[in-house]
Amino acid sequence: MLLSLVRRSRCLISSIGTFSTSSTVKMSETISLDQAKKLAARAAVEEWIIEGETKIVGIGSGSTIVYAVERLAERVWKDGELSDLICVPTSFQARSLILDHNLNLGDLDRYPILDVAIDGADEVDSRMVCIKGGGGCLMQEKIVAACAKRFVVVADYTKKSLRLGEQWCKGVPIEVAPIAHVPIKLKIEAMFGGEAHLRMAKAKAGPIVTDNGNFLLDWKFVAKREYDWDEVNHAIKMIPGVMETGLFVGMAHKCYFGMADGNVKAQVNSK
Ligand SMILES: O=C(CO)[C@H](O)[C@H](O)COP(=O)(O)O
Repeated sequence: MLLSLVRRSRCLISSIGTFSTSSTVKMSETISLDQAKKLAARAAVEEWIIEGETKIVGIGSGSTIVYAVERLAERVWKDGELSDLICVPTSFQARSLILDHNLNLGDLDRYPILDVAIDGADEVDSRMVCIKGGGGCLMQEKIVAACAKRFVVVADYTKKSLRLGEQWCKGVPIEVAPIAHVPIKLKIEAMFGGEAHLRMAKAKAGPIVTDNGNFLLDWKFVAKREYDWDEVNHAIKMIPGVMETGLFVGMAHKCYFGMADGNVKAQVNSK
């Protein structure tokens, strides 16, 4: 009941920009969201990073993955485990996290096959299709995930949905070549409806530039429409100038959700 109220208010709050009486909900949400992220991240590290077995791990981007890296560092520096573990980053942020925690930094040139990649998500639906790229790192995240034997997602309870768009109202991020952002926007809107907006920077004039020197479109799809996400993902990728989409279809093997009640709920893709 409370969870669905929080869910509904999140979309309402973001769609009505001036609606600010939600501060009570937001304050209590922030505290428990951080705890929920931490629970999920630590659960994934315990299950997937095995002393003497796991050699190479992909490190995702965002706020939840910070807790996973902290736990990895604890295991290396306090528990004396995993001294040979190689961490492959998915972004500038992930690279900095690895270095700041004195973990072994790797790359795909030397380590093209990873045991597991752990990453956050913006939304995960009942079939474990994920929207990623809220933090703008989707391209490297997808490359690293695709190089891993297992892709594991860590998230708080607000990311868990039955259908995409139920929770995450900012659309599907799409990384594009700067010269093509207008034609790509128009093509996506004509093919699948909705609206695609160029993501603007907050502390810089003009658009956000990704770690790869590209722009981002946030495609606000029609939430009520039934999409075949695999088909949508493939069709958008075929538009010249599209580098990558934030749709991760059939990639996640297991998702850990830190829940509001302090439990961790896991969702597994049996395929
Ligand atoms: O895809 C991502 C960045 O591009 C992040 O993994 C995603 O936005 C989730 O972030 P957070 O853990 O902060 O909720």
